Amino acid sequence: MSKSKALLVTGGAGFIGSNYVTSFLKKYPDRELVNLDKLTYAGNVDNLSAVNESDRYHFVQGDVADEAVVSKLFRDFDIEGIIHFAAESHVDKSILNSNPFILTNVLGTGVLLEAARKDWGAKEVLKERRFHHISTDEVYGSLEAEGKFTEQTPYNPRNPYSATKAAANMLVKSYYTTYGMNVVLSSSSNNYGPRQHDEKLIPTIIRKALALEPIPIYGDGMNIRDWLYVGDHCQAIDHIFHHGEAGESYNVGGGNERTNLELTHYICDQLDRVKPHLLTEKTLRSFRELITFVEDRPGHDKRYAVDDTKIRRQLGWSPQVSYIDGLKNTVEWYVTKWEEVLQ
Ligand SMILES: Cc1cn([C@H]2C[C@H](O)[C@@H](COP(=O)(O)OP(=O)(O)O[C@H]3O[C@H](CO)[C@@H](O)[C@H](O)[C@H]3O)O2)c(=O)[nH]c1=O
Repeated sequence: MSKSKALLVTGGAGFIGSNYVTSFLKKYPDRELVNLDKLTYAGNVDNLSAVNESDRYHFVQGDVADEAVVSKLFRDFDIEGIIHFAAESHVDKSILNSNPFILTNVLGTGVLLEAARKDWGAKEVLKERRFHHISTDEVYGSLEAEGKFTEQTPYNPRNPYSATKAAANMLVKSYYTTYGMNVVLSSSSNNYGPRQHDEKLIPTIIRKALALEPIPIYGDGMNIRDWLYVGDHCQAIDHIFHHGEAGESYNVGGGNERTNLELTHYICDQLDRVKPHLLTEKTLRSFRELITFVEDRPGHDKRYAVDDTKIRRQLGWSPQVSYIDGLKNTVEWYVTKWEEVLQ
């Protein structure tokens, strides 16, 4: 029996991965997808409820750094391309222990590249089949008030997480220069939207506010992030995977730079409108009163901002979801999730 041709997605049970898997299977009704995910604390098969039953979707639980698991995948499927999302992604966790980050983000990327090189090399399709590495704007380091990172900005990662992502990027690029593998890389700014893990800033704000607990803001809250709606990021990935130039990197930004405090105020104000009766329980006038400044993250990057002219000009992508609509959807999604938990 001939093997199914399938796109391999790693880390497809995570936040960005699950949003991509769902959109891919909807957009391409004739294509199959295999999702390799270890199901760490950050992955959840419920994130894939829209596709779990599809016969074009194949789930494999396993570690991207496990050579046996990865080479079996190449034996079981005819892998037509790879989008590599799987990563340990939380900066605070990497500061406490970098080992899982080195294993998954660096070794895992290396294992995947090697397996693809061998399989695609033997089939003489190394220059045709695509390897897309999903990376982050954090590889470029930290900005002060002015300027933006371009694709030419030298890497200057400043925490263990971003150091492992920069290392993985270099490894991916080396497979292009050494073997001519058809790689592309993308570096996006901070994502937000449904299904993000609770550990990240926006889910933390909403979860803490709804529980009427202190909302922890690191340092003075003046660090700046650029917020990109996850659905827009998935569309960018689809453009880059299918139409990006081999060996190239693409920055993907949201064009929504906010200080952490501005963002927190905005979400609190939305919750004031959506959940006013909760405030009376603690005789609060606004969820803003729960904001609590806590000890800063060590080496906290001040500001990230990417210049994404290249993807806009070359591939015609631009974000479609406004900050207002994106945050409205996101707040509604978390409020519904919270209400289900309480039931
Ligand atoms: C969890 C948490 C975070 N923060 C601050 C730290 C940051 O300045 C900002 C956002 O924090 P996080 O949600 O952890 O995200 P950040 O460190 O920017 O990194 C995210 O964005 C990156 C892309 O820029 C991704 O590569 C990372 O995987 C992703 O985690 O909020 C707080 O003030 N309080 C909190 O409780």
